This record gives sequence, structure tokens and C-alpha cells, in this order.
Amino acid sequence: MSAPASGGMPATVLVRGLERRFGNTTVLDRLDLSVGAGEFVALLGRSGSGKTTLLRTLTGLDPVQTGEVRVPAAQAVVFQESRLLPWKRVWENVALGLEGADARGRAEVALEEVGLGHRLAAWPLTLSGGEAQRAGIARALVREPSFLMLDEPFASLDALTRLRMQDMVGALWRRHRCAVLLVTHDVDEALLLADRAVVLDKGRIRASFPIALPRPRRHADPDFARLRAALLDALDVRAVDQAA
Ligand SMILES: Nc1ncnc2c1ncn2[C@@H]1O[C@H](COP(=O)(O)OP(=O)(O)OP(=O)(O)O)[C@@H](O)[C@H]1O
Repeated sequence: MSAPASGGMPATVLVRGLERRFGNTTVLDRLDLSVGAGEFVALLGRSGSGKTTLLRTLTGLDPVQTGEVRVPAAQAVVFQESRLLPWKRVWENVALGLEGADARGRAEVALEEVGLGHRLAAWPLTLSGGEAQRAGIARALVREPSFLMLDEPFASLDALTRLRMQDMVGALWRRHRCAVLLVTHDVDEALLLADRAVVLDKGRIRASFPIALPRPRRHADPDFARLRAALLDALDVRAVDQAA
């Protein structure tokens, strides 16, 4: 795959002219998007703008009606709820579908990496919300994806747990360097984690902001506040109409 993504990186994910209609409603409208190798992209947009539909198309759950979608085979997705099987222990959930005699060992290493080494044999229903999401992230990482999709993974967590999880995901990304597409409603989350924030509106990309802030990112940084204001503007329908 040689088409360049933003920043001159080779594209890991390439979407060209993607359309998705449900009956007479166009949900994705000639959408173009690329995610570079190792690039962290945050996808923001108002409710109903098509974020989940785009993600479902990238995972193959939703068909490509019109347009082109290229994603690597080594992909993984983490949803808002962890979707662990309650009748399997935590390590078994993470090892599910892995091949080879070392599946359990690999699952345990992934769980240790997300700070769950002490709950390997626990039943999912005994985990806190944050722990369950950690297990979901371990289940994704153990597959060594070159493309990781995160669909509002922290939305149901309390504010403090969310901050801890954001820190953890930032650290994991620096270590693994896979391409990431994070769907979020949280502008600060995008600014804390992503290389680029992309705004979806009515099924089209309306804005794409490079987030050229040094890491670790700080809310107190004046550039952080400037980017937050620009991103909030782009999410506002009046600003979108002016840009269109
Ligand atoms: N299977 C379907 N049949 C009909 N309409 C659908 C279907 N799936 C999604 N839609 C419509 O497509 C539009 C986009 O939905 P989508 O879930 O992708 O938005 P979203 O940006 O993820 O929203 P949210 O932020 O609320 O999760 C909505 O108007 C939704 O009603």
C-alpha cells in the first residue's frame, strides 16, 4: 500500500469515495480517509454523523456499497462495553481464538501489560468497568494488530478512571506503534492522545487537524487550549456550514 497519509507516512488504512445508504438516507457520503502506519487518529462528530457506521465498515461488519476500503488483515477493535464472555475466565477471554501452545502465556503477558496480572483467573462479572475495558484492550493487543479501532472505549467510565485509561492507552500506543482510529465525543481525549483529529459531519470529513503538541500533553499548554477551541468550532454546526 503506497498512497501517502497525512504527514507523508504510508497509509495503513485507506478509504476512498465510501458511500453507505440505508434506504433513502445517505449515512456515509463519498468519504475519504487515510490513517498512516503508526498514526493515532481521533474521529469526532455529532451523534448520527456516521462514526459507528464507518467503524463497522472498516471491521467488515457492514458491507462496502460504493467506494474503496483497504484495511490490514491484522486489525482489532475495542468497543464501549468490553464484550467479555461471562462464562470464561479473564485469561481465557483474551486467549480466545489464539493458536499455539503459548496462547495462555501470551494472554497473561497482555493482561500484565494492561495492569491486570492479578486478575488472570477472575470471572468477567467480578471486574470493575475500568478493569473490564483493560481486559478488552488486552484481548485486542494480544493479536498484535497493525490497526486498532477504539469505539468510545472510555465513555461509560468515571472521570478519574477515564484519565488513567487514557494514560495507559497513550503508553501502549507508544510501545506498540500500531495505527489507531479512536472514536470519541471527548475533545480533550482526542487532544491528549491523537496525532490528528478528524471531524465527521453528515457522513463526510469536514475538518482534519494535525495535533502537533509535544507529549506528554498538558491541558494547561496554551496550544492545547487553542486547538480545543478550533476543534469545538469545527464540531459546531454553524462553523461546519461556513466551512462547507
Ligand atoms: N442499520 C441501519 N438502518 C438504518 N439506519 C441506520 C442503520 N445504522 C445506522 N443508521 C443511521 O445512520 C446514521 C449514522 O449512525 P451512526 O451510528 O453511524 O452514527 P454515530 O456518529 O456513530 O452516532 P453516535 O455518536 O450517536 O454513536 C444515523 O442516522 C442512524 O440512524
